[in-house]
Amino acid sequence: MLSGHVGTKASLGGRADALPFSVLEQPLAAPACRSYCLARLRRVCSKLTPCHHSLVNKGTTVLQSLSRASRLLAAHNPCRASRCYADEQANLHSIDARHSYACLRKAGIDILHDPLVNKGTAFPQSERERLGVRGLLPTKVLAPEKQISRFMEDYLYGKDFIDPVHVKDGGVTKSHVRRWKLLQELQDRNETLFYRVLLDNFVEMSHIVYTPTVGWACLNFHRLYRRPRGMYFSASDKGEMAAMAWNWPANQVDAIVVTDGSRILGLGDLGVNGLGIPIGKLDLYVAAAGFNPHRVLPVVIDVGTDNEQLRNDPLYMGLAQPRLKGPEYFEIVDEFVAAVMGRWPKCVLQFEDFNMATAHPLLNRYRTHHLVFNDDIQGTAATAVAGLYGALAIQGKPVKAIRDQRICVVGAGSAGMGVTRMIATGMVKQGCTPGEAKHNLWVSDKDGLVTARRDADKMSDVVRAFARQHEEEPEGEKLLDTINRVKPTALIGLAGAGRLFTPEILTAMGQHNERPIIFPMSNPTSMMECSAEDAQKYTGGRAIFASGSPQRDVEYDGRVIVSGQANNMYVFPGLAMGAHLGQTGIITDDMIMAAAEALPHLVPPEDLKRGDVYPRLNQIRHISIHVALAVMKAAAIEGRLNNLKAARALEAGNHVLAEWIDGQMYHPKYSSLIRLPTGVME
Ligand SMILES: NC(=O)C1=CN([C@@H]2O[C@H](COP(=O)(O)OP(=O)(O)OC[C@H]3O[C@@H](n4cnc5c(N)ncnc54)[C@H](O)[C@@H]3O)[C@@H](O)[C@H]2O)C=CC1
Ligand SMILES: CC(=O)C(=O)O
Ligand SMILES: [Mg+2]
Repeated sequence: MLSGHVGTKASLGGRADALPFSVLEQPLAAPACRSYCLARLRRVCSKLTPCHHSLVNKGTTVLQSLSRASRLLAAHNPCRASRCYADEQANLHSIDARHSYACLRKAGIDILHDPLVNKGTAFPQSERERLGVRGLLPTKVLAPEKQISRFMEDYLYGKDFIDPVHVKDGGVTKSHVRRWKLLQELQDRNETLFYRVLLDNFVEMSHIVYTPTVGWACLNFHRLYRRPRGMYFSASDKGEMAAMAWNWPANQVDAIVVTDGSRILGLGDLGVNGLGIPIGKLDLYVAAAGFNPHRVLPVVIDVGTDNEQLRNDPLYMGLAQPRLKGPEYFEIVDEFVAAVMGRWPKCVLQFEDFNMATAHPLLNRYRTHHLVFNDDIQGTAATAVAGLYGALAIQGKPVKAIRDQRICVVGAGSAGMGVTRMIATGMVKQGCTPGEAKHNLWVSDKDGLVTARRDADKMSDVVRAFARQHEEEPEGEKLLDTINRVKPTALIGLAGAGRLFTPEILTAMGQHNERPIIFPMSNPTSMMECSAEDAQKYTGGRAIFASGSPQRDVEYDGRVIVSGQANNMYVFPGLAMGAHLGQTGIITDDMIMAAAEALPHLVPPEDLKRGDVYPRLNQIRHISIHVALAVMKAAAIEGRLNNLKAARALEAGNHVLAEWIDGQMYHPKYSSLIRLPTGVME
């Protein structure tokens, strides 16, 4: 017991007046550690029910209240007590990736069929002996490097890596499809090797496991389905979800990505086929941010689908009913969240590809209580803002020049409005008033420019906040007219409706700006607002360009102009890692803004000269560490850095924290396998 720090009312979020920190177990003097104390106290207090608050208010000591709260929480969270039982039941392995060993209860052929521990032909003789796989594999032991080159030979199949394809080609070629299947098969048999090749070839393979190819995989998921991966929680599981969560074989889950399949990339409602997206996102969690593949869980919530073609397809594997809406829908999602947070209270929950009717309401429902974020709203926003800062740097302008930009955002859905809000926040941070920030932003949707004169039932509150107010601004104005009238410096596309940035629009952007900023961010390639080639062609090679799906660099007038990739993959892996390692309790706007502000620092001057607004993707681990670090620092300032080890590392300096983060990451290499005899506890 110990330190004498006393928290202020403000620092405790006004929840508990001047609580003595002596209730915490350790004397912690340094600011980061103090932030840790504050964070813990706040976190525990946030779990108290109104009845507990009244106990605190009535003068019951905080210590008593906290311990009572923790006993109550423990009663609701039986994970720890049941852990050994579950291990026994599931015949599981636990893997210590950092110390490179794994404990197994299985043996023989079961090991070869378990992709989490299988090494295939790389099992050394000693392990073949002790794990009972001798004779089940060809005699020769292959070194991992040999396994990789064998796989890559097949993967490349006599060709070089494929270029990002042109938007006119529709985005996905037969080569993409073949490679997607090869990678899937590898993941299903040997995850270590899968992540090793993915990390080593991240730039090329992210086109395959992620956009654009993952879009094709989702469209065809019901035909491609072979093996179980992830979990399905459906409307018919109502009342059972807490128990179902225990069917997942891992006792520790650090990250869940969940979709309800209602808006998959720009491909619309794909129902349970949407599970391909959480799978692809989590592949990036592991490769890009070092999440442990044994502790990530892709999920689809099946509440039906409004995609009639899919519903009527005999191969469709979800509930063949129209989507649930309203209170019934929210009850299902509430139950799912309670189920997974009940079993894994420390996990980060990422909402992905929910349609605009539910994305914002769901985020607002959980964001103040749980470690959740919506990637399309928040990850995309941070990515777009980082790209704008990069574009300003290319023009030799400082960050504060954001407040002078005039920006058109096309698409007023979850992504478009997330981006609009965060740009406004960035402008305000750089000295604008909120009114001035709104004045610099024009939002259009499928009905044209959004103004205050639009019918109230045709826009949500989030959109209304950015509706144009001036009488002379025509409601529903066409994009080209808006561009010629307001002469925006930047044009951002998040409509998922294909080539809205026509040659006329691109030409106008080129006429109004020396360096027009053009970000067609919709996915997959077939839904992008324009190609890199067209952006450069119609602006005379002056566009600062970045797109949601990859595009090849453009040769124009003897120069090579980089085509950046404005995709939230720059943000969500590092953001989730920072929140998970810091155990920040919730994910705040300041943490997301910190991620956005961190990225431009990683673009070297020579890349800015080539027109690149983002860091190089072959540095993805470094990028994610940098983002995670920024997120944890922002969390510490807000008193939310709950992990003492992280707080201490931060206290010692940025480089120590960066090294510590790196040390927590999973590195895809084979671990020694230890078979636990019956009766031995892990
Ligand atoms: N690059 C990235 O990191 C990200 C890209 N996206 C992409 O953004 C797109 C939209 O995503 P959400 O906002 O979640 O979808 P959403 O369904 O919530 O919103 C779509 C918006 O686009 C508007 N729209 C549709 N047709 C239009 C047209 N012809 N002209 C102008 N506006 C039109 C709709 O009115 C709506 O406001 C998708 O293609 C998605 O893949 C989303 C998240 C991240
Ligand atoms: C990248 C992404 O999250 C999307 O297109 O929805
Ligand atoms: Mg998405």
